[in-house]
Amino acid sequence: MATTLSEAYRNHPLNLHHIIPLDFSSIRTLPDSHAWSQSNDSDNNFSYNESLSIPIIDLIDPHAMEQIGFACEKWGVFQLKNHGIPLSVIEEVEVESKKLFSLPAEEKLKALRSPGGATGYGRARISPFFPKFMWHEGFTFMGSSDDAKKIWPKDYERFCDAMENYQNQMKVLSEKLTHMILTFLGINNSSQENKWVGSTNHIGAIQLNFYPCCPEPNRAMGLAPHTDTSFLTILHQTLTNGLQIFKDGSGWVPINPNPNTLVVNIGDILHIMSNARFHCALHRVVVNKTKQRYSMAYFYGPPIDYVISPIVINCVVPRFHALTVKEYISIKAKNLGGALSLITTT
Ligand SMILES: C=C1C[C@]23C[C@@]1(O)CC[C@H]2[C@@]12CCC[C@@](C)(C(=O)O1)[C@H]2[C@@H]3C(=O)O
Ligand SMILES: O=C(O)CCC(=O)C(=O)O
Ligand SMILES: [Fe+2]
Repeated sequence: MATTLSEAYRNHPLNLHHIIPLDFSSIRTLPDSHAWSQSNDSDNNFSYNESLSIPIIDLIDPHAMEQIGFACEKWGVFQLKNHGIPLSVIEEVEVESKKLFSLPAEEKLKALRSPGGATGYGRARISPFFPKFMWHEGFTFMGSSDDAKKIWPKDYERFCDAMENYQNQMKVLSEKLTHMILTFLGINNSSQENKWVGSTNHIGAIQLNFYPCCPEPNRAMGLAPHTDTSFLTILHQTLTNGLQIFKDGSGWVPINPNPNTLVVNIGDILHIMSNARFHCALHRVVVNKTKQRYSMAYFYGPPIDYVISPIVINCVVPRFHALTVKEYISIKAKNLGGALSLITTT
């Protein structure tokens, strides 16, 4: 890959040396540094209603493409079954992730992400936009064994093999979904918008997330509200609830784990390319008093020098200015949720 994600982050260093408390498991009362002023308790009284359930789509259904397209328009997120990822690949990455996060803090900090870097252990990139810390630890993997070697100099292979297998499987699934989505949007497989799909010149990153048990979950935040920057994100979550997406008029809607089902959500890049026809779902994670939670996200998208522009036909007015992935990452690094409105044409 000639141009990498690290290159895009280099100009937006992030001070990571604030993972407080360093050992979540020993904390009995919520430290002020992690106490969010607004309790998320009141948002949690969501009452189930059929029209507010996130669609579950069967990838081998002959109508899967239309169902995916409609889910992207209405929700920006869907659950996927019969996705073809072997259970053993998912289980391995879960085992290795649990092994990583259960290490003492000083071991994990050996792989602390550097301020301008893209991979390694640390807090979420969105952290500086919020006044309080999140009840969360993360680890980003992008194909290299360097970070794992810092933690396990002689014994890194099992971890890296699990990540690589997961990444390879997720890439294939992402390509399949991308072809379906672009076809739904009326783009043919050989057109310019499709060139990066299936090539080695793409961005593919794994983010391992860990949400320890929290003494006061209603005053804490696992992962603050955000949209993903990706074209699409595929997420495996363990069996603890916590993920929620924001739906106008309804508030925070849970996406509770379903066995053998992955969560797919639309990121900013596809939102722009679809000329805002597809929703990019604002989502967050709430934490739990007695259950730990893990999730493994795969972010997929075009390379950083790719020009993102709305795909419009006939006289439809593009709602966003064209810009490279790198330029968008740079705008988002400074403005987070305000990034999309800064590139609108009106
Ligand atoms: C490819 C990526 C997407 C991500 C930034 C990253 O380089 C790796 C971490 C990803 C993550 C995970 C938690 C939420 C998020 C907004 C963040 O702070 O780090 C996403 C980033 C993103 O979508 O921009
Ligand atoms: O943990 C989750 O369920 C969501 C994680 C997430 O939103 C992310 O990694 O971007
Ligand atoms: Fe996310």
